[in-house]
Amino acid sequence: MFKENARPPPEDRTTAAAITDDQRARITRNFRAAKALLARKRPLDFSPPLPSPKCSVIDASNPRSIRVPLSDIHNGSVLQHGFSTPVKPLGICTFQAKDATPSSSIFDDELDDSFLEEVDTICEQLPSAQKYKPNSEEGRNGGDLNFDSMPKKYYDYLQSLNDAQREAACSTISIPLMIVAGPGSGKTSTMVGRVLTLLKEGIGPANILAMTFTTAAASEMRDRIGAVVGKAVAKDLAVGTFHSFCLQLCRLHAEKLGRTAEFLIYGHGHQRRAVIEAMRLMTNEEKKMQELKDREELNNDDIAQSLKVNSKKWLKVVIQKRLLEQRAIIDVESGKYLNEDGDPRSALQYLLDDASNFLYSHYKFEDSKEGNEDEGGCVHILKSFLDYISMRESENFRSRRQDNDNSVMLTTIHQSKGLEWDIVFIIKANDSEIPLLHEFNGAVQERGAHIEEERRLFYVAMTRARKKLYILYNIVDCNWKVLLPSRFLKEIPGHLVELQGETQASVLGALHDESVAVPCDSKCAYLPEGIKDSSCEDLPDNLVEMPDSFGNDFLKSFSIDERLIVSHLFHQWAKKRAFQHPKRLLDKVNLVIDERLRSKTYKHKNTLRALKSYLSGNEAFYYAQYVLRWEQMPIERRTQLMREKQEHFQKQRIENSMGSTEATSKQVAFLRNLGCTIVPTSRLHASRLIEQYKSL
Ligand SMILES: Nc1ncnc2c1ncn2[C@@H]1O[C@H](COP(=O)(O)OP(=O)(O)OP(=O)(O)O)[C@@H](O)[C@H]1O
Repeated sequence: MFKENARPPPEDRTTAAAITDDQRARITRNFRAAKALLARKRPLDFSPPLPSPKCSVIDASNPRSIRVPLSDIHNGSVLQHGFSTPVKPLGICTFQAKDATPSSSIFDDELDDSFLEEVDTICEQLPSAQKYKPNSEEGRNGGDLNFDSMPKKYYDYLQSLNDAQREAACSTISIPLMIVAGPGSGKTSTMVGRVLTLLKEGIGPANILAMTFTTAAASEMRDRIGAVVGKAVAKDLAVGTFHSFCLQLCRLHAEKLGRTAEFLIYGHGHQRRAVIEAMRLMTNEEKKMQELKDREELNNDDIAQSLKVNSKKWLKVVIQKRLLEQRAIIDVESGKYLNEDGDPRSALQYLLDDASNFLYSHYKFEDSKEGNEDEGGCVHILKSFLDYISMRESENFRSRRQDNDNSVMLTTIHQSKGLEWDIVFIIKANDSEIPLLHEFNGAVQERGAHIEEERRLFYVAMTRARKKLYILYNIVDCNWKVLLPSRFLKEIPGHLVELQGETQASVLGALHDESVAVPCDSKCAYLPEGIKDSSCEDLPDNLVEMPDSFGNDFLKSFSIDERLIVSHLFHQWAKKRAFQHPKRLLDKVNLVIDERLRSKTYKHKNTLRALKSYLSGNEAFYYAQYVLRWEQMPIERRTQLMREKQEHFQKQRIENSMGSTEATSKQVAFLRNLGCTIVPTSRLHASRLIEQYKSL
């Protein structure tokens, strides 16, 4: 832990308690400066007396060589000495203000106004990153750094950040920073700026570590840094995932873990498979031993010895398999994973085929005897073969990468973290998918923290798009069960949304309308097959608030596919102000039908002809009235109605299925315990009886 973060010793707490509210407010306001001052005043037990920046020269030979504040670089006082990578451990503050007293400790001081004045003075002296603007001279002359193209690009990069980002990126490097910001808000850009600042302040690339959650995000960050400082420097940076960094650390200190650096890490699946594999091998071996023993060729000691010897062999086999699994071997022609099933034979066969192809195309056997002996014989052939394979594989890799450049990326939200694309499609943004709700004992679980996490995830997905974001949701599933859009969609500010899927919206509305508005005897007729069964029971009162049943009678005249076209046409125009009266809406629909019938390309002319013949009837009028009412309803209310309806149907489906299955033995036993003598006819009956008896 850095010294700055260390807890104050107990005796210091009395001083802290004496801080007045006003002082506390000033410290909070000037927190960073106060912290730096505290750090400077605190005795550094492992640090030598520190030089003042005025006389500081970076001395690469001195392992405690100092870091130089950005302000000095701008003044040019350091540039003339060139840059070297300080190897001083992080966390030691080497910056000295002219009025700081290195020998004194803060614990010696009273926390009085003089301290706070000192803090205020430092605050005024600190280069404000917000005001920071590179001057053109620096931009041109900054080439004293090892990275020739860095300064100009560095300044340009800083210019591209906003004030808050720039402040974070350029703030004094001896002060640790924690930046809290939402997805897509520019954290990586800030971190890139920070890394650039560190590089510019003389920290060597190999001494900078940047960690991300995914490999893709790490490579994105390296690319962004590389674009400013060049690929060579970016390559030396330690940018990687938390996992890879920790693994490297473990390998580096493997002996402390009692391992060699080549140790493997088995995930849960691999552990299981390895144990199963080892058990299988052991059983086989035991069987063999038993057979030998039956023939009295072996005694128990022999068996034990043999098992011991073989166990090493099994271990090797299991590990080899694991290694093979780790490196996917792909048949370039068929694209098939050769080691998918963990069987090394197909991969070996593939390599053998490769070898024979190579020998056939590069060496003639009759010539090879003489020629190759001169050039080193087999060794030469082997070397050429390896060169050939490696060249071919790099070409394959390059071409695959090129293919990927021009292809659509299919990925999960989790995998997309830290990445961006110009255009993003979020598919199936339906409630129950996001937030992903799990059913437990038939009830959907919704936990606050879980929903929050899902909301964050959805936000992550949305912020992957640089230019355009399309969010798609399904309105029905393959069983025609109505699906609701994700509840998070309505949280998107209206002015940012452009609704393109009016078909879907209106169809959803129509499906909903049809199921809620019709009288009990006829309502099932309008519902898609999957919903029909469960929808003939009584609907809850609040679902019957759309009283116009004639709308559904009107749609009844069409097939299910045709209904989508008809309802879309009505809903589309019902949204427009000019057609807010049923009569006007019908006229407009009539007009549109005529236009479409005249069009050579329109596909559904038969449906429109049928629709036209119905338009003059009362049912069409009521349907228009009904659609207008639906469109006028607030979206929240519509969503709520749809949700309630779906829950209702879900409940009914469960009840239907419970009604047609026998009561479980557990239910029967439970009822007996409650003193019930009635024999339940179904699970549903049993559960109702249990409720009744429990309430007695
Ligand atoms: N100051 C800025 N002005 C304009 N665009 C910016 C600014 N900062 C960042 N961006 C752009 O916003 C997008 C997201 O930035 P960045 O990747 O840094 O965010 P992030 O918070 O790291 O995202 P996440 O962690 O969710 O992947 C990028 O396209 C980046 O170029």
